[in-house]
Amino acid sequence: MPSDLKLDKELKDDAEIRNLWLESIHIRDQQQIFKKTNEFYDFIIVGAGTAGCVLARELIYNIPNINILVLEAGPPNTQVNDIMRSPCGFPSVHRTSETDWGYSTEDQKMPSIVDPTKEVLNKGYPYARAKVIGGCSTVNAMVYIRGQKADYDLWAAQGPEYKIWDYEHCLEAFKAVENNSRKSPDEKFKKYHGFNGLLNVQDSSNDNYDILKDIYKIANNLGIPHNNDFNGVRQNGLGEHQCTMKDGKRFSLADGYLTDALKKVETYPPSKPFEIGSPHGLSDDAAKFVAVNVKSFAHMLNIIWDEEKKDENVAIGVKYFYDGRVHESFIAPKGEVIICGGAINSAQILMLSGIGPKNNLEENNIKVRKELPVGRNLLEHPSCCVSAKVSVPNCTSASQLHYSSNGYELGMFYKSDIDGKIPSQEHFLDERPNIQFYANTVKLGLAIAEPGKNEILTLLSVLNLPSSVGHLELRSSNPFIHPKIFLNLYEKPDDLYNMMSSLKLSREILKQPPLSTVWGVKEIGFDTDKEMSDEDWEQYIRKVSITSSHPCGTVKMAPESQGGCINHRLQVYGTKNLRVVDASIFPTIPACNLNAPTAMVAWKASRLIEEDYKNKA
Ligand SMILES: Cc1cc2nc3c(=O)[nH]c(=O)nc-3n(C[C@H](O)[C@H](O)[C@H](O)COP(=O)(O)OP(=O)(O)OC[C@H]3O[C@@H](n4cnc5c(N)ncnc54)[C@H](O)[C@@H]3O)c2cc1C
Repeated sequence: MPSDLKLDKELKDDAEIRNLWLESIHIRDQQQIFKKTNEFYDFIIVGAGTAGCVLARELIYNIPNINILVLEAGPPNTQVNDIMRSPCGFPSVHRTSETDWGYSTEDQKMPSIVDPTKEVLNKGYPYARAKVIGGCSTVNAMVYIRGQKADYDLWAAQGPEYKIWDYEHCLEAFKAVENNSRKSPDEKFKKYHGFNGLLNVQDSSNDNYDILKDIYKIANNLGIPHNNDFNGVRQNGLGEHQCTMKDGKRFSLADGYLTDALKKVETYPPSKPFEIGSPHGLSDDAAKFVAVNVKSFAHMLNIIWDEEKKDENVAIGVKYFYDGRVHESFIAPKGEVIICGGAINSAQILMLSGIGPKNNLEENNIKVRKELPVGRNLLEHPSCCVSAKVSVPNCTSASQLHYSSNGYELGMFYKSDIDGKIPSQEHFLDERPNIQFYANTVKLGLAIAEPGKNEILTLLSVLNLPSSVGHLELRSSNPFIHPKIFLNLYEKPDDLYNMMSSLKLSREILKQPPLSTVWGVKEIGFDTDKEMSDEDWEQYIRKVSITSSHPCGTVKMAPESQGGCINHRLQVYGTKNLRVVDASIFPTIPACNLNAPTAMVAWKASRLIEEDYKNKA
């Protein structure tokens, strides 16, 4: 390799890598000058996030005599430090450049919902996506929620073959992944939970602030029922979220699944028709090797296709940037390339490999191999809050925050009013709630303006069943250049009015004693002398809203005629040996945080892949 291409092994700065790529490697790569390795694997998994970790472990323990390569663009999780492990460190960890892709959404002008003759602006903002072993499960808020029965029955309603995705089938997978440590669970709880999986889930070990306990009382007085299991019979009600933690510390899918996968040592039959390196230095005994080879700082660039079978789009390997140069690894005869890069990157990888919308590919000079609506169905949960100052000193200060508190313990699920009015008692009892409400002391929204100066209470509403749909598209054929992300939040009227309804309820809660009396709570950002018009609300919502960092749906699992990119077995249409397994495959967004459903999808995918592998001659 020419010395001018040599990168410092420790170099992790994306900008430098990107420049180097632009200046030299890209050109040489086009001329096919890159290092040839003779690495063959049964499965190449791209992305060691929530899905990639579960998949690697489940495949390696269920299919005998295989080897797997896992490529992860980010650092190893040995770099996961105490702050990332500590639940109370959550609000800062997803903003670090070391472990985040650094995406931003695009500014978007659109017609106002309230007065379509006017234009409104959705300002673009940073969009957290983890770049580290464990993916977003290493940086997320650890709330463990799975969604509602109706979410998955909707996936299954797409055709008879989609039956495998109905709630009953998904529940089996949720339980298989879960290791719930609730003390003395009753029979009802046992019916909905698993106790032998590798993902640790626990009740909060943290005692709530007194101010949050008073919110419980107020909500109860308003007629919101109590719920001690949001993943059980029904989701609606008020209670505490369970969290993906063990002994009060963050527990990622890498901790549970990848660690276990790396313990697997295979004995290879001598007849195995390909060479294999000894990735973890076990070469003393040539017949044995660690069966899962994980490479961190390994950025996949695109898929290698079999050029002899051009029309069939047969994936035979991947190209990736690692240790300062471009490498390629191939799959064995029955093997597969499985993309687990998350909802933004999986779509980008497919498009860079020639699979996606024709116009966007052609404008970036990428040869179209298969035209599919990749990136078109970008779904997200918008969230918005009402923040308030609290006049009792030190009642929410950091000194009181427990190490094991993620700040998101208290939760409430209810249905909002589609006309934008305060929800009534009927809404609180509705069994298809569309709002997930958190009360916490995290500084969000307008409260950010005065960090550290005030005691803050934040009432956060998340629109769990939004109608608006965004999309993403390539900005460049350069794999290191970020795609354009358009979220289209509140493009549809019902999203705006549902959010309005929930925020009105938040303001109502803040007016109730003892919040308004004992705690001296005063909301921020509202003119109390003036009635808010719908137009005022629209302005407020567009200004204060953030996302939940829950992108999904960009490589939709659906019939091709219905805008699908992959079939019910997660195979990419018009290709061979290629699947996508992560949050991008969700046809519709479930009413929950997305870590648990993504792990569930990966567990189910492992069974489908195993079946197909065993059926191949
Ligand atoms: C700040 C934040 C808070 C959240 N809070 C919660 C919560 O409380 N509860 C919850 O359930 N969910 C939460 N989520 C969402 C949830 O964690 C994610 O939806 C889920 O982890 C997605 O899993 P995934 O496998 O699809 O993708 P990811 O976990 O993002 O994994 C994708 C992996 O692929 C790697 N990758 C991508 N492209 C390449 C490439 N070209 N080459 C090599 N590797 C690549 C990435 O670096 C990443 O590690 C949160 C997410 C964020 C960001």
